[in-house]
This record gives sequence, C-alpha cells and structure tokens, in this order.
Amino acid sequence: MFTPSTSKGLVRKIGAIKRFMASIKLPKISELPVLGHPLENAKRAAAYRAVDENLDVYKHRVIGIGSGSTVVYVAQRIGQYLKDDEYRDYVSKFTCVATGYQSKQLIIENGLSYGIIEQYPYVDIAFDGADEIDPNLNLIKGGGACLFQEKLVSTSTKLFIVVADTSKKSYTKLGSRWTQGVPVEVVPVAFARVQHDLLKLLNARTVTLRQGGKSKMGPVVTDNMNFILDACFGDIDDPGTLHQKIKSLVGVVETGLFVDNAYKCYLGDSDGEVHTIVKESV
Ligand SMILES: O=C[C@H](O)[C@H](O)[C@H](O)COP(=O)(O)O
Repeated sequence: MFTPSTSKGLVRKIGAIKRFMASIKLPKISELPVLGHPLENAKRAAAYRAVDENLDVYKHRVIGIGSGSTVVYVAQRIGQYLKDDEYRDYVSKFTCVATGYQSKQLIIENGLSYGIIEQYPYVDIAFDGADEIDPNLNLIKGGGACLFQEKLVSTSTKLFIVVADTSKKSYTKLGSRWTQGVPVEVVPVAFARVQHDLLKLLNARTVTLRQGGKSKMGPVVTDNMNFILDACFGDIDDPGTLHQKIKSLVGVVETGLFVDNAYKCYLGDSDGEVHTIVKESV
C-alpha cells in the first residue's frame, strides 16, 4: 500500500538520483576505457573528437545525426553532454533531426529530443559517417542503404562533419577503396530501367540490385520504400559530373556521391589518433 512514509522515501530516492545525475561529468577522451575491438576505438575516437571540436553547445540548436556504425558514437557523445550539469540546460534545448530510422533510434536512446526536418529545415551542424572519402572531401555513402535522407540533412547545413575510421580514406579517386559500386536509390518500379540505363548510357561496369541477405529475402527496401542499385564505375574521375548524370535518369531518387558539401572529416585509428581533412573554404 502507498503511504505518506513510502512517498517520502520515494522523494528522497528521486532526490538522490537527481544529485547522482547532476554529478556526472563529460568523460575526458584521454581517460576513456579501451574498447574490445580496435575498429570501435577508431570510430569512437573520430566521433568524440568531431563532436568536442565542432559542436557549439551554446549556439547550436538543430543538430543532424546521420546513419551507420560510427555515428553511434556521435549520438553517445552528445548524450554525455546532456548528462553534464554544465551543459544540460543548453543541450536539452537541442532538436536532433534524423537521416532514417536507425538515427531516430540513436537520438531517442541517448535521451536527445527528436524533431522532423519538415519543421527544422535549417540545420546548424550535422554529423555523419562515410564509406569512402577522397582528398577533396567528396564521399561515397549509402553502404547501409541510407543516402537520400542523409543528403537532405547534409545539404541543409553549412557545417557537415564526417566521422570515419582511417580505412575509409581514399588517397586517389573515389571508387578505389569502396569497390562495390556507387549506391543509387531508385523508385522500385523503375529499377530495371535505371539498371539498364546505368549500363548502357553511363557505361557502368556492373549494376546490382542490392539484396537483403539473411535478414530479408529479396531486395533491400530503404527507409523511403525504395530500392538500392550498386553501380560500379571503377575509379571515378569526376564525381560531380557522374552524380549529375545518374541523377538525370528517370527513376533515380538520389545517389551516394556526396560532392562538395562536407566541411571537415575526422578519421580515427585504432590507437585513438585522429587525423582531419578540412575543406579549403566554406
Ligand atoms: O548508408 C549508410 C550511411 O551512408 C553510412 O553513413 C555509411 O555507410 C558509413 O557507415 P559506417 O559508419 O558504419 O561505416
């Protein structure tokens, strides 16, 4: 039975929890425990540094959270700012916009406020991963079938920050490291036509309709209910022109070529070192 004394006990417990929460400080990067897998250390190092160096807790209000396994650590780090009493009042006013269901879940799981891009079309800063990054900060994205909403969010901000491990860096041209092809999101009914056009009109070497594998029989269906074609062109000389050509095909929703919109890239390695690539001018 609920009595005044149990109610007082409850109030005391809540007070203790609040005091405990208030005492949580943002973990220092230099004091983080080593993670079980070297690649995870690399991803976390890149993501935490990217957040610490670019997120302006006092000025930014609308934050874009991308998709993939590296951005998990971005959401985690912002969640840590929220728990620190020095930043909580500011971070609790953030609205985070997502690039798909996974990123929506990351926002919610880390206690951050979720908002829709229809209501917040201007994003102060956005963080996202990448499958390949060239020296000019052009990207291939969409390895996890999220690309349309990623492009929407990343082109809605001037501060698009990329986080990845060093294996994603291409020293020459896009397509040299990410060899499975440029992801192209297509309206399902048009996939065969786009596949044909990519091969015949744009001379793709191979074009594959991405399959769900063990987790889903048949084609992968994106968060926007479309299909993904992986179009392999070998080394890509001019990502901007290729993007435009693919985009002009009937049935194409978006391409995984992100050209000229990333501002800075953080590349982590397994011992926690982080290297950056910065765009010359914004
Ligand atoms: O479709 C997925 C997204 O473009 C990801 O951002 C990209 O694949 C990188 O993911 P990860 O951080 O897991 O390597």
